[in-house]
Amino acid sequence: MLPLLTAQQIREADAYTISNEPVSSIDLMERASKAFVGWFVNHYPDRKESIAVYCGSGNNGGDGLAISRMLFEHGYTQLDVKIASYSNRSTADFDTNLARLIQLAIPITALLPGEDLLQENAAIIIDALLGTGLNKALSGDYEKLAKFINGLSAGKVAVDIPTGFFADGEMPVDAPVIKADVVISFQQPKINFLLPDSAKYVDCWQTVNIGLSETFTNSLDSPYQFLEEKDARALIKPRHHFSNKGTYGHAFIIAGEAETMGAALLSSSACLYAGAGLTTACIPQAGLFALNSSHPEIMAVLRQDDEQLNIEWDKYTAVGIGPGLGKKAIALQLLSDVLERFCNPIVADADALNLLAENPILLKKLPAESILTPHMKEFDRLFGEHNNWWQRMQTARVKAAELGINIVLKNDYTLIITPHGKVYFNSTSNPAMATGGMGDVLTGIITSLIAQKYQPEEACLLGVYIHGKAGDELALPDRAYVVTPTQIANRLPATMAKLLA
Ligand SMILES: NC(=O)C1=CN([C@@H]2O[C@H](COP(=O)(O)OP(=O)(O)OC[C@H]3O[C@@H](n4cnc5c(N)ncnc54)[C@H](OP(=O)(O)O)[C@@H]3O)[C@@H](O)[C@H]2O)[C@H](O)CC1
Ligand SMILES: [K+]
Repeated sequence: MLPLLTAQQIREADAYTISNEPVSSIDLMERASKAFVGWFVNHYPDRKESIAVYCGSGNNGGDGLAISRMLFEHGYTQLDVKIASYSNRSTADFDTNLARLIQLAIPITALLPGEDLLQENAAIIIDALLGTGLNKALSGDYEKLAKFINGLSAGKVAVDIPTGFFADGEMPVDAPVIKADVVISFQQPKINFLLPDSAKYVDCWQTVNIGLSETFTNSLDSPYQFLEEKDARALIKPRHHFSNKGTYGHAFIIAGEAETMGAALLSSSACLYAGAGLTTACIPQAGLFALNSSHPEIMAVLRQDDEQLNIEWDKYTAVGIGPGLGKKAIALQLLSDVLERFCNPIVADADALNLLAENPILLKKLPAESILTPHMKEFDRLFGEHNNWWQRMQTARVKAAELGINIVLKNDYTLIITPHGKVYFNSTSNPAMATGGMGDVLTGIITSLIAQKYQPEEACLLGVYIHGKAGDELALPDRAYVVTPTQIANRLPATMAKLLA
């Protein structure tokens, strides 16, 4: 896992790397700036491109000065450096890079407090004003400058973090932030890049490695971790000869009403394709033909609305409940039965979550390590409204620990929150997957993995990863505009096999 650090921890990592590598801070800045320029020259190769570099007087600004010098040395001829001289303080590394820059024939203009901002005609703006040293929302001259830059049609590339954007913690609503087309961030994404509140400020981000000490960053045991391919490869279990359907468990998917059989088919088929040895779907009588004609491999337990079901719970190694289930009495009865009679962790999604929200007493009956898979609205119905995602994430951590459960909070970078305080951000999935039914598929996958004896946390991590990875494999090569949940489910065997290759 890639540990995700707060701004404070990044400063600590800087200091540790400087003293232990060792490397001087000016050389670490040189390394960071060089990494940025390495990306920049590949994406903006035209040396005649007009570029304005806006620099603060801290180390983010120091980066900007070093970047300007390096671009000049790479043959960029239309450079223009603007220094926001709004503070009488500057860092030593900023001063060193300013002394180096003034040796070169690059125009340098000081932006003075209260001064009107001149016309800016550059095609590209490099934002090196403020970085992770931001300690409050922009105001005064900086706010004016940010709004001026946002009003320009130029392309905008932010150094490390868009000026005015908080690396972590609650973003003040409507904080003035320079909206970057791309952010080149040092070492790893900032935590807030991965939460939806960043969407209006950060179109896309890339990271460049600057060699911060991994010994140190790992030693921080950050609660926030980025789930990547190598982690999924470490989790997935190879299949061996002489294994049989019994080896891979028996999953029970309780889903669907007559008019929402699609959710039952999507969740149970995903369970099948993710490798459960046996899959049984608990569906309304009316859905049997649809099930048999689409997936003869999936067995059925049929529900009649007015009939008490006698389910042999011991037959099953995993239960997933909720997709398309509705909230009628029979659904609540089934949920109560599961909580009474099934001792292993369950997966609760969709209508099961809504029923839990309406009957919170049932939350305490969830078997340990059970998994809730809410999207934002389902989460807030369960645990209350939130003003922003940072707050929502902290509530999820508290509730997961309090209830001893895992919470899969679905989003672009789906969050997996464990009862032990960890928050894993998933690195796969893409906007082509924004289609109804994706949650049903995810429920089926996670239930399937639990049936196959993955630990609940592992099932969440691997399940969320392969769900998004299948979507990436389907969408990205041909830049498909949309991929469907059915395509995702069908893709799973190949996606999982590739992780073992
Ligand atoms: N390991 C790394 O990632 C490296 C990152 N580098 C770069 O360093 C910056 C962080 O630099 P830092 O000097 O800590 O801070 P900034 O440049 O972001 O900010 C400078 C000072 O600005 C003041 N400040 C803070 N908030 C505001 C605000 N809202 N309005 C005005 N001014 C503000 C604050 O000073 P005070 O005196 O006001 O407290 C900041 O200190 C990082 O982003 C990278 O770009 C290194 O180059 C290499 C390693
Ligand atoms: K910046």
